[in-house]
Amino acid sequence: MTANTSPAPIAAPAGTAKRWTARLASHRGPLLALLLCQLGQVSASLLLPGFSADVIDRGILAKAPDVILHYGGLMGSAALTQLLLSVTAVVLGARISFRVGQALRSEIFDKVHRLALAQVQSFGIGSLITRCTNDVLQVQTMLIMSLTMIVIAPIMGIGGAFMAARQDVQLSGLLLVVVPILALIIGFLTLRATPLFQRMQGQIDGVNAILREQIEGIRVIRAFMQQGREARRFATANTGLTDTALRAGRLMVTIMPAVTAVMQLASVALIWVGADRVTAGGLQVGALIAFLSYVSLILISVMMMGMLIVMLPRALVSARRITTLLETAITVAPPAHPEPLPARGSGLPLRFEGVSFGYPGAEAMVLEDIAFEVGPGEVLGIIGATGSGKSTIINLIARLDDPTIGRVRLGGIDLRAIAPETLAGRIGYVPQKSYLFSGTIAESLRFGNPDADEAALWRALEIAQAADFVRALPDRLQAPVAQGGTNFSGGQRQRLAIARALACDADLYLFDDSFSALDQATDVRLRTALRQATGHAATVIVSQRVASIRDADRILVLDLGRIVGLGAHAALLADCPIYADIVHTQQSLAEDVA
Ligand SMILES: Nc1ncnc2c1ncn2[C@@H]1O[C@H](COP(=O)(O)OP(=O)(O)OP(=O)(O)O)[C@@H](O)[C@H]1O
Repeated sequence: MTANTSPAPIAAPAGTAKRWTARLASHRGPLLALLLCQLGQVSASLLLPGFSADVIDRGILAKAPDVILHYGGLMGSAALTQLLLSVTAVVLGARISFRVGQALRSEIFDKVHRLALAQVQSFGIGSLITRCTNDVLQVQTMLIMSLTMIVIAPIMGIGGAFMAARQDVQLSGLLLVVVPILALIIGFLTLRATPLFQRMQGQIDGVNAILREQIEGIRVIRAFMQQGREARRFATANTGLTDTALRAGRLMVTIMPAVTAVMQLASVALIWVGADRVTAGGLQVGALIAFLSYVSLILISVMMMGMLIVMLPRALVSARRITTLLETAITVAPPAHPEPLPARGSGLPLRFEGVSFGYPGAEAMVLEDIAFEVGPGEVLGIIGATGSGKSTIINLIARLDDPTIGRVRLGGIDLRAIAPETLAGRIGYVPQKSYLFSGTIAESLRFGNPDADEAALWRALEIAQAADFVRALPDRLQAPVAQGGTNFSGGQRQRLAIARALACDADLYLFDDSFSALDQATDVRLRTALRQATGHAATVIVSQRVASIRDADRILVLDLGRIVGLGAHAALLADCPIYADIVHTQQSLAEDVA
């Protein structure tokens, strides 16, 4: 399959607030407990300065030890309550946030697995990984902060202002100046940082995509000695991300010093004015100290809001990216009322009816008006120049994508009406790029059929011409397979992938250029064994090599997405100039080599 170079734009999500509210609503119990903890915590914080004023003014200054003991006891109880409740609130907030993060990751994982292949390519693998990891982390962190501060901050701010005014109305006037200044500073800086955060998430996608491409293509890079060029490409993406992060960071770090400076100035002004009023007898010392404590509470609440606002833009960008993915309509959606397929082994004819396919956003069709049929026990070969649409036909049969026009039927039923698990259970698919999952050989072979016994696995290995090399391994079926199957050669990997498909005992086999890494002799032995073993099944073999498909019952010749020939080898050789051309070219190449 050819890589997509210009991904189609992805639709923006519809209304999303409901979905996020529903997500939180499923944690109703812990959220209620959290709310109560925060109410208790903030009440204790607001009571503390009042008690300290009473200790000073009514206890120490009035030389009344029992009053000191009374209010001192109240202060101790309030402080202890505040401590216990705040710890509980943080634990509850963290637990809810981690659960939401976990659920989001599961939803994204599930969604990615149900997307059409073209949609996966359209998002880009790097972006899908960032959405499942970094974006979820941003939302999760924002949630922890919000859950532990969002109730406290406004109550502490408003409650603090009310209690401060109770201590001294005149001094409270100063707050009318300080709070708006703080709000202005935070608002201005946050507005400027939002677009930077947006750009940053896109740049993280870019770094992930480049890194992934470079790790996957490491052999090519080394073989072509392109480490320098690739290092520069990575450095450019990395520097871009760092520059944006630094610009956003510079804006954000300005907030704390600015807020602290305003707070310090406010405290100095308060003590200045307050001391005058204490000297003049208009205010008691304890009340001034309590007033200062309330002002600290108000400023702390503004700082909390500031921190939330600082984090909000980035979290919103991440939440939007997650929602865009989760709300993308799946183009290969499973049917609401699936139709059953005929019984296993009874034969499933495959039929293409006027099928055209175009990638989302692309103007030209990749396949146009494709029609053919493969009956049970028949083999269809597909040949054509590179990029002519061979893999796309296989993708449509495996329902990795749906036709843009027309339909594909299996056993007479439109693929769109077949449940995905039913379809997968009846198809043995060998992709163009053999990929094996880590584990043992037995586990790899049982990927599509967990119930296959050892005898079935060996049978599949024999047909796939892989039994000899597996037998030679010290652990045979229990031999380890590295991620991607990288501890096997290309040809061995291809044979194991073929055996994995054969272990499914399917009604339809799809081989997408699956014999390319095999030598001619193995290719011939494999296809002979295959024909005997898959007698009842319909088989589609895509190949660039005439030798791999010349014995097929029919051969479909593709050129630029259109059928230019359909028939047996001999007939095509006589009637289809493009096929004859391919055959002659490969023959003369073989003669040249000989
Ligand atoms: N994700 C994509 N987005 C847009 N166009 C694509 C995408 N994938 C493939 N194509 C285009 O679709 C056409 C058919 O690709 P396909 O992979 O089916 O060809 P193929 O015949 O299997 O090629 P090959 O023999 O090289 O594997 C090509 O022209 C290719 O450029």
